Amino acid sequence: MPSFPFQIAARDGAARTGTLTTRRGDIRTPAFMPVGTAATVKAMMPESVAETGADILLGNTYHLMLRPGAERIDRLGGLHRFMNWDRPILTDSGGFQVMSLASLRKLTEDGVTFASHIDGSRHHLTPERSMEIQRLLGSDIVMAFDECPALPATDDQVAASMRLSMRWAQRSRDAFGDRSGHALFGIMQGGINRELREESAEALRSIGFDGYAIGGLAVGEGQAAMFDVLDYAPGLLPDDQPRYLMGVGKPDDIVGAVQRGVDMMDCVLPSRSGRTGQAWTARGQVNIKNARHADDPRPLDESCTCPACSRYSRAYLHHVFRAGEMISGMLLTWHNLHYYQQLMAGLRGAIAGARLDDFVAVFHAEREKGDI
Ligand SMILES: O=c1[nH]cnc2cc3nc(NCCN4CCOCC4)[nH]c3cc12
Ligand SMILES: [Zn+2]
Repeated sequence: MPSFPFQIAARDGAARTGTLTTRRGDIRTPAFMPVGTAATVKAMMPESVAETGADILLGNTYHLMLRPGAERIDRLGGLHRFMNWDRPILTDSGGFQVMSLASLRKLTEDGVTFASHIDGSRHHLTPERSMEIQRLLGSDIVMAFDECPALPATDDQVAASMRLSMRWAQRSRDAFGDRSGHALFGIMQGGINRELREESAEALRSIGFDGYAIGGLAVGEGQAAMFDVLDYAPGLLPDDQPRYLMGVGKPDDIVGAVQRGVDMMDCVLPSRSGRTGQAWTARGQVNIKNARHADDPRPLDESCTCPACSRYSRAYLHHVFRAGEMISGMLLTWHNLHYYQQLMAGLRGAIAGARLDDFVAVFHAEREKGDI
């Protein structure tokens, strides 16, 4: 019996919709995971995150190990209790954030040493320590410790990095042990090189995981190159297990990834852009700080039922952003997360109804209409 039964209910082309069952609740797929970096989805109460329809959220090992510390969270009852979120949590393994946030980094076969971006303190992260941190946090889905090569990178550099990540995947598997009720996902690497992606998938399958992530993308390669990889990479992974595309993305990235067989995604975009006044709607992006909204009594999105759209005008949202009021980020983050979850629900329904092509056609046609 797998740690986490994954039941695929329907398929439409390469796309699938189903349910990933965990001891903390079911995850409807395709699923979008809001990012709760420092034990909070910024500007949101956890109850509000749940109200947007999120079944699972993501926590960052890198940030939580630095502050408040994994042992401290463990002493306080684990991350779910600490942040008042009783549904599933997936934690990433820290390597990606070390390379993108920390300084004075040193990468060896054993792991990475780095200086904290918060206070400069020195830290050492290995597959074994990452597994221990994620266990202390109590996360339901643990990510293997990997290395995501920065672009631009030669094929040789990508190959060497991928093979290191595969050795780390084995060490992650060995250190994770047999923790029933908790899942360990492996992470495929290999850049945009098909042979390397095939080698990575083969290595991960022989180690054996509860789910498989596609890493090494959304690192600046662009949507076309990402879709080229997604045209074949999901199919290299076990068909009956979840496929998680890391760090993606804009709404049209998500639609294209789901069409190509991805089941789970995460991205800071809806929350981060919500705090800067960028709203995502069915008709595209609206920058609420633009002067044209100053006297507009209409809701941000007439078709949206979120609190921002059902209780406030564009003029109000414009005002509170211009005034730098806290409610501005709260309302637009709520709207964006609500919109993302509505998009996921629409995709799930379209796949279940064998009408994904129509859904995607309407999705793109709406965005062409403009006039938002
Ligand atoms: O190979 C990976 N391994 C482990 N974690 C990852 C996280 C990742 N996150 C992105 N992209 C995030 C792109 N964001 C888009 C929005 O603005 C911030 C960056 N790509 C990623 C790749 C990996
Ligand atoms: Zn809304």
